[in-house]
Amino acid sequence: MAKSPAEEHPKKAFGWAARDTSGVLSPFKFSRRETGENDVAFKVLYCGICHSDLHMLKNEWGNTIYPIVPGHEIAGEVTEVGSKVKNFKVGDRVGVGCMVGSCRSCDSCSNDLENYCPKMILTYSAKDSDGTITYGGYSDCMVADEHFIVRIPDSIPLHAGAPLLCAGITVYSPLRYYGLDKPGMQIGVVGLGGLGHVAVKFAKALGAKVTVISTSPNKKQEAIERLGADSFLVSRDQEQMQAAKGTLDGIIDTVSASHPLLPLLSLVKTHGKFVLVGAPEKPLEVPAFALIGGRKTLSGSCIGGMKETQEMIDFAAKHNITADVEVIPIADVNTAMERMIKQDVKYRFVIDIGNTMKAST
Ligand SMILES: NC(=O)c1ccc[n+]([C@@H]2O[C@H](COP(=O)([O-])OP(=O)(O)OC[C@H]3O[C@@H](n4cnc5c(N)ncnc54)[C@H](O)[C@@H]3O)[C@@H](O)[C@H]2O)c1
Ligand SMILES: [Zn+2]
Ligand SMILES: [Zn+2]
Repeated sequence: MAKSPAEEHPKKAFGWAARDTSGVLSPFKFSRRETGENDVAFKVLYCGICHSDLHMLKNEWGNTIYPIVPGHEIAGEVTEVGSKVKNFKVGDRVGVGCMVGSCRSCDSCSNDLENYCPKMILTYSAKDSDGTITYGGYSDCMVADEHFIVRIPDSIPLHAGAPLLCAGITVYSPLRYYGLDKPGMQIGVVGLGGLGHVAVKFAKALGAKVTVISTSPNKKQEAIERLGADSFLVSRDQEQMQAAKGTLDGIIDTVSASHPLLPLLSLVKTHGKFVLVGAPEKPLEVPAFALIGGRKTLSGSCIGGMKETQEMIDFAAKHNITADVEVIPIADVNTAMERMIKQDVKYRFVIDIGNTMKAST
């Protein structure tokens, strides 16, 4: 008979898991593997709540394995390293993002794009190389091969740096890859949530003029005064949208639900690029004429490779970029999920794992 999650491995671990599509999280005992020769083990101190955690908790993408311990914006302090680990030592400030493994030999892996490896292993709710199920960062400890460990620079506080491990790299990578990183470019960011607000910060640091595109004017003042955006468009305001037609070199679309692409594509210049990073449960409608006229590119992007993730976080340190976070105790995690559904978060919930995740809670 298969062993229970609490008995599979030698190390006791404790987290919060959902058991079914209600997505409701509650305390969960499981186990983690012994620190292998190439592994880094760390005490989790903070974990961001990504909207992907919510999609996965409710099995909206159809691939969730229950029980699921979510969390892939994981930051903490190294407690043990394997004998062959070269780059980390006990006490180092580290993080793990969305993946904990890949084949390390395919074309993607050879080009530092482990995120596109067909055998990439997600940090949670995926089958690990030993056949067990991976569990994420809503838990007290973590272990992963050092290749998938990110060093968090000293100037970045762990609670505000944790969201960079998913939200940060997910927006940084397409800005770079699609050449939307040239000073003076006009960049649009659709959806001002966890991903969107860091997209504004990275695009600004790269020298762009940034326009936030949002369904309501609620976040206008903050977007401009606090996040540094240059302008703000309300997508429901026909007049504003008409006036901004054909003005943007590129758009990063972070919206988590289905939404019309036509008005957004019309904001892009001839030869402009529209990059989807948001991952709505239902397919989006693609209006062909909005792409044909103007030879526009509609594309996607999925997190980033390990080398680029380290580059992103070092860039963030240099430019003082962190996430704007609301730190919560683990006991409030289900309320936080409800609030995320209502779009009531500025701009990322981060769970204080170190102080509030206790086996007795
Ligand atoms: N491509 C990737 O690698 C990657 C990585 C991380 C997250 N994601 C996905 O990106 C999306 C955003 O993640 P997040 O953590 O920033 O979420 P979030 O909840 O913090 O932000 C989502 C934003 O979308 C807006 N929004 C929601 N429904 C909308 C609608 N119907 N019309 C217009 N705007 C709407 C919200 O107001 C909010 O600003 C999610 O789908 C997530 O799964 C993708
Ligand atoms: Zn994420
Ligand atoms: Zn590979």
